Amino acid sequence: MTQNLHNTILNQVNTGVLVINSDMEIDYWNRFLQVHSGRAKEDIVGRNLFDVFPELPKPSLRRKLQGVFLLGTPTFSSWEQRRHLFELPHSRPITTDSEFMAQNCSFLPLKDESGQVNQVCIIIEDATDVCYFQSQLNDTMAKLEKSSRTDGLTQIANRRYWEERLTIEFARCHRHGGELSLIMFDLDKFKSINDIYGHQAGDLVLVRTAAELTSMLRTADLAGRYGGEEFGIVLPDTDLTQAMVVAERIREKIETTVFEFNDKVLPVTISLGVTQYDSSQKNHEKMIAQADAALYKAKESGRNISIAFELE
Ligand SMILES: Nc1nc2c(ncn2[C@@H]2O[C@H](COP(=O)(O)OP(=O)(O)OP(=O)(O)O)[C@@H](O)[C@H]2O)c(=O)[nH]1
Repeated sequence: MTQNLHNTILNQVNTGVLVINSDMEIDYWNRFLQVHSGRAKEDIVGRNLFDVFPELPKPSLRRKLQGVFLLGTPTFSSWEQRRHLFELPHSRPITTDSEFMAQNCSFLPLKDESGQVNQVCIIIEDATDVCYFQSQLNDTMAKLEKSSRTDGLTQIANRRYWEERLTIEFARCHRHGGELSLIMFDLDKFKSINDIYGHQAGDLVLVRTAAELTSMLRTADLAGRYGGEEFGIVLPDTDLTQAMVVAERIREKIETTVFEFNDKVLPVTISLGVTQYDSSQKNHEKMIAQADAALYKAKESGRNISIAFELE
């Protein structure tokens, strides 16, 4: 009666139940496992666990099981440590990144009357849903994190994130020394582009400029949209001479790029101000102010030019 009751329950639960003996032979295999593996208990019971499941991580699992036999204490393997132990297909209709069921496995010692552990019960819980939702959540968090750093129009760093990075680079130079340069640039007569060709044309120029810029920089450099039509570039490990070379390269690239909108070629140039880190600067804002002052000079000098900041 009791045995029947146990069997009924074990075959009804929505969990895999498998019992092995100290020779690693399978003594019990419940209905959940039959359904999910497509293998009847007649084909499984009496066979060695590692022969039936060659995919199991033999050395580590053997050690785990031997520990349960010897110490008589339960142990656990979660899907977060190892996504699955047994290659059992899952029944989730939505595709996940694995064809196998994610699992939480518990290893429970089964003792005889003398208190000797002669079997271990392995309980396999299907954690595919939790695992799936967790990975969805991680993806969403990563997207949110990226969008909080990105300018919606140009898809480069937004001002907050860009300035944060400049602050970090500035602090690094302050502490450890080294080179750091900053380029600030602004589109020339951008108001006229908006006024003559429309706001959409203006937006296209901003997007294209950001894309050209990104393609020209090293991975360590960081371009960001500082304001409406003003951009900044942080150049770590770069002195003023090198930064001026970069600035001129960008200026020439924008000057020679054909910006087309509704079959019309838009006149696009930029003016740039460049400065480098020196220990007399109090903070990163001083660097921005210096690069801005040089940019202002570039505008005054007729635009489409790069100017390096000089102390008066
Ligand atoms: N299309 C578009 N225009 C913008 C955006 N942000 C700022 N602007 C425009 O950029 C223009 C900036 O104009 P000004 O500051 O007068 O400068 P400018 O015409 O570029 O002249 P200079 O800088 O002196 O060469 C303004 O007309 C703003 O409306 C944007 O996201 N999209």
